[in-house]
Amino acid sequence: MSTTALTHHVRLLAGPGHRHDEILTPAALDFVGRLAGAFGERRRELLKERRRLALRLASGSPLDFPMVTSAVRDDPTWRVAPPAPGLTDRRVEITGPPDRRMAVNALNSGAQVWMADFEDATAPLWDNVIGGQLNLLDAIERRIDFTTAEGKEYRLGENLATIVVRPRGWHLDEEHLEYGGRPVPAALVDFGLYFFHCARRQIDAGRGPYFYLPKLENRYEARLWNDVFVLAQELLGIPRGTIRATVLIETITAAFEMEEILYELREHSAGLNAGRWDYLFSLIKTFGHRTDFLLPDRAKVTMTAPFMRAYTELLVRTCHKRGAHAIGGMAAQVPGKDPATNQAALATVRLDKEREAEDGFDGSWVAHPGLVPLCREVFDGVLGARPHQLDRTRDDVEVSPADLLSVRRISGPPTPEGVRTNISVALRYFAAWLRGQGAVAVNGLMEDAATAEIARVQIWQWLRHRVIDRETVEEILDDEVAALGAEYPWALVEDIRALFERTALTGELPLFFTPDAYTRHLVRRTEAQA
Ligand SMILES: CC(=O)SCCNC(=O)CCNC(=O)[C@H](O)C(C)(C)COP(=O)(O)OP(=O)(O)OC[C@H]1O[C@@H](n2cnc3c(N)ncnc32)[C@H](O)[C@@H]1OP(=O)(O)O
Ligand SMILES: O=CC(=O)O
Ligand SMILES: [Mg+2]
Repeated sequence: MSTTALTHHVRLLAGPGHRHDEILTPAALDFVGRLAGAFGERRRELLKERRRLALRLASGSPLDFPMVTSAVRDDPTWRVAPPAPGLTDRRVEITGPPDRRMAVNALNSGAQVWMADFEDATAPLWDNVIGGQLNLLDAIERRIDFTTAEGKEYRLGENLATIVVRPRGWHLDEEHLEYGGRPVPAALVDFGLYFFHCARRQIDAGRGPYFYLPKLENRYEARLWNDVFVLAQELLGIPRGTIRATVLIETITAAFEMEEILYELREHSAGLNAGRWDYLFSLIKTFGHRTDFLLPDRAKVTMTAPFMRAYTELLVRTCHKRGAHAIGGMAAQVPGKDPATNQAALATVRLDKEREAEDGFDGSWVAHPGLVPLCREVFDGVLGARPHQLDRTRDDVEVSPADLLSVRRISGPPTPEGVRTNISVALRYFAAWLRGQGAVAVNGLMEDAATAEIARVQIWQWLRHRVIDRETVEEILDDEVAALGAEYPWALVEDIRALFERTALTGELPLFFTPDAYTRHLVRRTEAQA
């Protein structure tokens, strides 16, 4: 785009940062402004609709596969676009924030795909947002190599994972950019900046602009993304259908519209992913007021629970019926230093990947480079030389609304350890997030925004149904806060406690903890720069 055509003025409300000017060029900001101008209002309406539906469900409306779209589901003829270059074989996908060191490690990890994550694994400090974009650009330009002060070298190898970027969800704003007097939707910032700088470069390198789309709640949100893609391609003169996007099915309402979501995005779709952690969070959040949705300790809600199996089985069936990849989710165990714990963690992850591969998934996620060989070995065992198993149509799978919602079959009271673990994990994750780190290992488990959300909403749910009492929670909270006080400055610990109290101990459950924490703690606005 030529600079003479710049008309969509985006106000920059952040101070200068190292090399930020390479990303925040006038033309790139204008491009983001065009997207915000074209889609900002629709996104606001869709967020309002989320709240309306939540109220309807809370007041007893049933959740079912939509009647109005039965023609889409019953039409056997349509398929999604064929796999794009670099996305045919996706047996191992590593995920992580687009931090410079992790970018090099992930790209070299031997995984087929690197999911560069601005959502669950990133705390959206402005410098993380723009630094992440710079790291992606540098990686694609092969100028990301560096040596640490200790002399450790980070160099890109020859066989690199395909980059798939996960922008932030529709619910988040980017407060450092304003368009028309409002913050720009964070999703359009992450998508727009990456697309503007890297789409053409990726195509020239024989890949393409690829995305993971998080936290969608329904087909209208998928349609919005599709329209964003169509306009973005048109504005940059990139052929329509070049983008590919894999949608995370990680909300309970989206599970009822998997086929419709593929249909809306069919010319850009690269499949669906079973985002198990946000899915559980969504289930608790949506039905938290109902006693038949009371869940036991998080550790007891595994992927073999009948309602979780119904969800993953339906996902594989839906994808393969439409020629789309089905990608498995994240086992939380990460390798650690202790050999015995390590062995147990690897065994748990292996079982998880084996079940996914046998169920028909075409690949799966790992959170750590140490898990890449394991995941590859498991999927190699099932796929062999085939790049995927799209031909496994899973016609045997029949899933009803009751199967997806029959949570009661695994319910039971929380244990004292379960309560303490949730409080401790939420606090420890908040501590990391407020300091700009979006994923951490806590007790051998990967914790990110999605798992932290489960921790806080379970406390809220248990309190609401009086299966635990407020005094017990306050006592544990005091203990855990005191433990944090030994590790972190007291002012930070007070912020963490207050954040937990505002998001877990209130009558009205906040939909996400991130907007509150972001606005209060991560935003550093200055006067407009231009
Ligand atoms: C619910 C969901 O959405 S899942 C997807 C979102 N969540 C994620 O992506 C989490 C991804 N994983 C991670 O962020 C990390 O593995 C963590 C934070 C859990 C643990 O990280 P660490 O404490 O650094 O682990 P550890 O010390 O074992 O790391 C060893 C090396 O592996 C690297 N590494 C660890 N995980 C990753 C990763 N996911 N990608 C690339 N490199 C990684 C580390 O950078 C480190 O490299 P170095 O030796 O060059 O310094
Ligand atoms: O994004 C993945 C999830 O499990 O949540
Ligand atoms: Mg998620």
